[in-house]
Formats: sequence, structure tokens, C-alpha cells
Amino acid sequence: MSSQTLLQVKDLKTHFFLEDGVVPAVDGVSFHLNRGETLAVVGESGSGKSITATSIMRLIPNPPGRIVGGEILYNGQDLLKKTEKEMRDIRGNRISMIFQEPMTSLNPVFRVGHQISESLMIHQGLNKKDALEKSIEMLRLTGIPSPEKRVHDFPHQMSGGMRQRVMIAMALCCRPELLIADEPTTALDVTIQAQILDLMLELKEQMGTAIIMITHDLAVVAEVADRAVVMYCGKLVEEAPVLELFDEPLHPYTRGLLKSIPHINSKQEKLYMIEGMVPPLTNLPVGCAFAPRCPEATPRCHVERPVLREISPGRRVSCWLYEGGKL
Ligand SMILES: Nc1ncnc2c1ncn2[C@@H]1O[C@H](COP(=O)(O)OP(=O)(O)OP(=O)(O)O)[C@@H](O)[C@H]1O
Repeated sequence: MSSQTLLQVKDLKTHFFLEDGVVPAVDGVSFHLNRGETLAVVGESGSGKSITATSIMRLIPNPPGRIVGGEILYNGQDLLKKTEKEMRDIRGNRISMIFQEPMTSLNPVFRVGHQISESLMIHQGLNKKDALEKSIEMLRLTGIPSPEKRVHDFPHQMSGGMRQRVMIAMALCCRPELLIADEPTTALDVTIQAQILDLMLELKEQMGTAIIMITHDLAVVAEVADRAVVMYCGKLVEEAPVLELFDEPLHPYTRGLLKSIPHINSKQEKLYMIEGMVPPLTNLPVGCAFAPRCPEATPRCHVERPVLREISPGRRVSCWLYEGGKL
């Protein structure tokens, strides 16, 4: 593992144990993240993006979910071996997460300043007065006007965009090394979305934070990410630097996803609409899980599951089309 590597996820498996069967929500996922880098995790709804993120944070609801295998090496140390107390410190100081809907993370009965201060007092040991001052500074940094007044607002007194800025302020107040953002702009309208993404990029530059950006929106990926991993039915199907992914998507699933972006400038002529539904995770096909929807599937794809293989530096794909290298 190079000194540049901040996070290395190895063969992660998170399953849900339900009455009608086992749901392999994340099933053998491996990827790494370098310091200061932005990695996008993309895929349709239900592909396992959020469960990958909550597994890294060790926030899987148990029961019914459980991490059943793998390693999550953070600065070389396996988070799966940490105690709950050690994890609380890591979540407060080193790794932060922001969610799609800030109202699920903000407490409606406390003023926003109180909520940011709380985190600073617990994790950074600041006293009440210094924590409030730092909260105002963080609100200013995230572009909230008149922060010395707004710090006393309750969450419901703010607009959706402003609440998302508060979430970012809260997530970054302890200067984490890693920020996991789960669809951070999906609930916002388009102009506010662009402002929030710009803000995240700006703060990332200032603070050197690495980001895992979970999104189903490939336009967001193009704007913010250095590299991307594509998930389907709990597995990675492709990994590539973002420019290469857009220029020359390899997996037929990725080519289908790219089709959904208007005016995409891709060398690939074979972009197409993805038809059909994601199969139920409790009853996946024996072969490639994408085969029933894939226009390029061969008989082999329906009976033998491909594995993720490196086909050029930094590029991995799980598809029989590339068994002998790139086409
Ligand atoms: N609490 C739960 N109980 C049972 N199964 C769950 C639970 N949470 C997630 N799952 C299963 O894990 C799968 C992956 O969920 P996940 O939230 O990671 O998908 P996602 O790719 O983030 O999609 P979305 O964009 O809709 O959030 C789901 O399809 C579901 O089958």
C-alpha cells in the first residue's frame, strides 16, 4: 500500500439477513482512495453505493445487516477491528459523512450553531465560546450570509440549500481527512446543486480532504471526480479515471449509464438505453448479474460470472468481452 493511499477497501461483504433470504447488498467490493482525491461511486438505485459508505463508517443497522467479510484499511489500520469508542472518535475527527437530506441528520430542536458547536466541543475539546465562534467561521466559509445571525436559526428556518451548507460546515469543522458525501445535491434544485458542488470542491482544495462522492448522476461525476467506480447489484463492474470512463466506457452497463447524459462527448459509439429492471438481490442470475439486460451478452455470460480484472493501469472491468484485454 503506497503512502498516498488513505483508504483501501478489500473484498468487503455486507449482507442483510431477512426472513425471505440473504441480501448481498455489498458483495466482494475492493477499491482504494488516495489522499486528497475524489472518487465517485456510481450506479442505479439499489446497487449498493450507500451500504458501501455506511459500511466504511461502520453504521450498518445490525440486525438485519452485518459486515460479513473483508477489510477496510484506513491509514493502514483495519476499521473493522476498531472498538465502537475508537470508531466514534474516527467519525468525529477523521471521516465525516453528509447525506442527501439534511433534515435527517440535523436535529430540528436545536439551533444550527449549537449542533456544530457540540461536535467541536466533543471532538476538538473547544469551550462553548470558542466553539460558537468557530461555528460562525464555518458557516461563513460555506457561504451562509450573516452567519453571526444565522448561527442562532433552527434548521426549519433555513432553505434546503442553506441546510446542506450547514451539513457541510458540520462535516468539515473538524477538518476530516475523508468526507463521504451520499447524493449530497440530489434533493436540491439545479442552480443550488451547482453552488453546493462548487463549494465542496473549493473546500476540498483548501483543506486537502479526500472525497467519496456517491451519486447516480454522471454529470456530477464529470464535474467533481478524479476516478470512478461503477456498481451493479452489490459488485464493482468497472473502475477508471473519470476522463477515460467518459471517453471510452468499457462495461456495457457503464455505456448504458452514460447514454443518460445529454450531449456526452464519448468516443464510444455503442451507447444505448438500459432496458429492464435490476434483478432482486435475493435471486441473482447465476452468470453475470447484468446479462439479462445486456445487448452484448453471449451464452457464456448467462452461466459464468465474470470477475473484476485489471486490463490497463488504473482500469478494471468485470465483463467477458475483455477477457483478452481491451477490445
Ligand atoms: N435496512 C435494510 N434492510 C434490508 N435490506 C437493505 C437495507 N438497506 C439496504 N438494503 C438492501 O441493500 C441494497 C443496496 O442498498 P443501497 O442503499 O446501498 O443502494 P444504493 O445504490 O445506495 O441506492 P440508492 O441510490 O437508492 O440509495 C438495497 O437494494 C436493499 O436490497
